Amino acid sequence: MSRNICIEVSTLNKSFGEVKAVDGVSFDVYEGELFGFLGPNGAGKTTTINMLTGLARPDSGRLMVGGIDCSKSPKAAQHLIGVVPDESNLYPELTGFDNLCFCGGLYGMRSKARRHRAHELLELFGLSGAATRKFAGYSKGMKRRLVIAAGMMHRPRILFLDEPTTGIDVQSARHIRGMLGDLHRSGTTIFLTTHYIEEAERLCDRIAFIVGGSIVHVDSVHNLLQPVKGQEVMLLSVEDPQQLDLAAFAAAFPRFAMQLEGPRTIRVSALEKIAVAPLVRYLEMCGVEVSEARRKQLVLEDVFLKHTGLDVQIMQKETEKKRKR
Ligand SMILES: Nc1ncnc2c1ncn2[C@@H]1O[C@H](COP(=O)(O)OP(=O)(O)OP(=O)(O)O)[C@@H](O)[C@H]1O
Repeated sequence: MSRNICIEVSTLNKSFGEVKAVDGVSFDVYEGELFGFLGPNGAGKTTTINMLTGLARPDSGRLMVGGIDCSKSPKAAQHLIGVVPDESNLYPELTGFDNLCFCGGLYGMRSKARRHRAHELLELFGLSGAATRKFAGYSKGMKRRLVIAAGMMHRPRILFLDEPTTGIDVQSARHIRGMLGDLHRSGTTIFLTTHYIEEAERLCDRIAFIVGGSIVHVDSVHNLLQPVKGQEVMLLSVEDPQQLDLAAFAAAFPRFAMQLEGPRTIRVSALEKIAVAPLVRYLEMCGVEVSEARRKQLVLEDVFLKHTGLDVQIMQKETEKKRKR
């Protein structure tokens, strides 16, 4: 089945002085797709989104959005898209309702249509009760929900969201994810940057991994997960690792692969069910005490590590720290 391409990016480049923020990036996003853009801090995600949404100018490369060449007709392209930036772009002194109406006005919506849409979105985002309160007094999660609503005022065909769920309360994040799922099912094309790998796994059709300004891998979530499907992993925490002869341990269980994962953890992997008792017995016979045995479910996090060499937990902590500043 051939699918229509909605966003086309080819050999995109952008530098800031010596820093090559985006380095020859190419990818396509299909009509109606939820496309995830994943990478660590400083990978070039925001710079790419900024170029796609007309907030920054590429040094070179081609950008087509909804069949429109962004460098030739930036205004026409901007009418097709909604943008949810990583920082709030709304007015603190205006109420939630007035902020939405103001954004609708920027897209040329008439007063009645603006007001109707603003009420509809406030309801959808669970903010009706706060419609007449100033944006400045909203909680972080409420602010983020309103920023997303503002990006949707003119019912864009394509929605760009930069880290929409970072640094907010669990309930708001869940609300936003649910809303993105609904929007996706209704046919909107969504371009999402996130560092929450489970979020990407749950929501996205395809994912691009970007590191150091370059895309290192792009594929469907289904395909990305294939290599880890059916793989069993057991993590054994040991008390006295200096007693351990890993090569001898591996030789005793030739159908399993053994690896050290941290100073006190042995990772045992196999393409079959791993029985824990024989492993523990063997290690204890060698004088190595096992304090914990834990089955690990392999998920997209492991695939991300394989393609980028980056630990997801570290990446998430860094991003959350950055948001708090
Ligand atoms: N306006 C700017 N001036 C100078 N350097 C910039 C500017 N914007 C981005 N950079 C640099 O370009 C690189 C890519 O930054 P970008 O913000 O696109 O990354 P990111 O993947 O969005 O990171 P994060 O997850 O931290 O937001 C970084 O090295 C950053 O410091």
